[in-house]
Amino acid sequence: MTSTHTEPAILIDGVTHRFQAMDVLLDVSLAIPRGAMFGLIGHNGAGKSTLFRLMLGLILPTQGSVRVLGQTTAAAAFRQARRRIGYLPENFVTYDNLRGSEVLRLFADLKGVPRCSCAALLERVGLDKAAAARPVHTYSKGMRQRLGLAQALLGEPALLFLDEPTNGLDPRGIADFYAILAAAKTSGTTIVITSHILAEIQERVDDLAILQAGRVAAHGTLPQLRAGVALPLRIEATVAPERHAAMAAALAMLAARSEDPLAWDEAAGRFTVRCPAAAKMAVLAVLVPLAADVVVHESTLEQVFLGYGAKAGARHAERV
Ligand SMILES: Nc1ncnc2c1ncn2[C@@H]1O[C@H](COP(=O)(O)OP(=O)(O)OP(=O)(O)O)[C@@H](O)[C@H]1O
Repeated sequence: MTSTHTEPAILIDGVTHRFQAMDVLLDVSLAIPRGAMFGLIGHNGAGKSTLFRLMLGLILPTQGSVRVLGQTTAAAAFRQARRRIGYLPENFVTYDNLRGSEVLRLFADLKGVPRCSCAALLERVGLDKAAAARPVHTYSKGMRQRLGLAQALLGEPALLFLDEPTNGLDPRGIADFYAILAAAKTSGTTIVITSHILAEIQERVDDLAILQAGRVAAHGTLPQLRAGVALPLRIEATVAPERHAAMAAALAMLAARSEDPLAWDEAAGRFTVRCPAAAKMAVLAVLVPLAADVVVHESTLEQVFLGYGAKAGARHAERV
């Protein structure tokens, strides 16, 4: 059954997936809005690739439903919707003896996309004419990934799935990769990406889901995920020597009247304060008048991810 264009790009409802009596995904529900860059993160074996395969319609859920671009993946007609989807698998394997340009033309034929779009696409991913004319077995890891991205972008897909696409790329390659994705997003493409390099995706995705042992442990924007684990903030203030005593006294006074736990230390003219996020403004009000500089360090996605892991561990310990 198809539906209106107001439906999210992807709607996963109560999905459980079982491989040989093992529940690999358990009651997963997610909505991914059209035009979003969505990050799916989780430990090894959490079920990310399985969820990708379900969203691509390559496998069907044991229970629940997956709707993509307004259509259930279980419908025969989903084969048509697949033409509007690009996919870069975790390990992009192709015919190494063919030239880059030949590989892309082959994928264009398979996808029913005109071959004439290939040259511009190779340029767009940073493979120039000389590179495109070389056999793929002479390519670096970065060039292979660029070719993989080019095949995923064939036909200007409405939806792009990228499974750990920047593994093994150097910083320049990673920046180029995300610049191409940002351009695709600007033209309306919905992007779903997995990565173990959390620092890399934390500034780039709109929304995230954390998968843990097949379940959605958390889902939302990075600030929403941060709120769910309540990690302390770290605030650093550079303070001139003649103001050290005043700063220490002001912090002691704040700690005495605050209900929030507040800890600080001082070394080489720098005060480091640790406090709950809710106390941020009260701490800044004390630091700013006395400091030469103040830097607020929000918890990183990696710390948030590990925080949810610790929460799950604590729940598990409570049950046993
Ligand atoms: N075809 C299959 N048959 C049996 N078990 C499978 C199959 N595919 C995946 N699994 C199992 O499902 C679980 C989830 O695997 P999946 O590849 O989805 O995890 P992942 O989150 O993508 O892991 P990684 O980060 O290591 O790529 C693992 O325990 C895996 O062994």
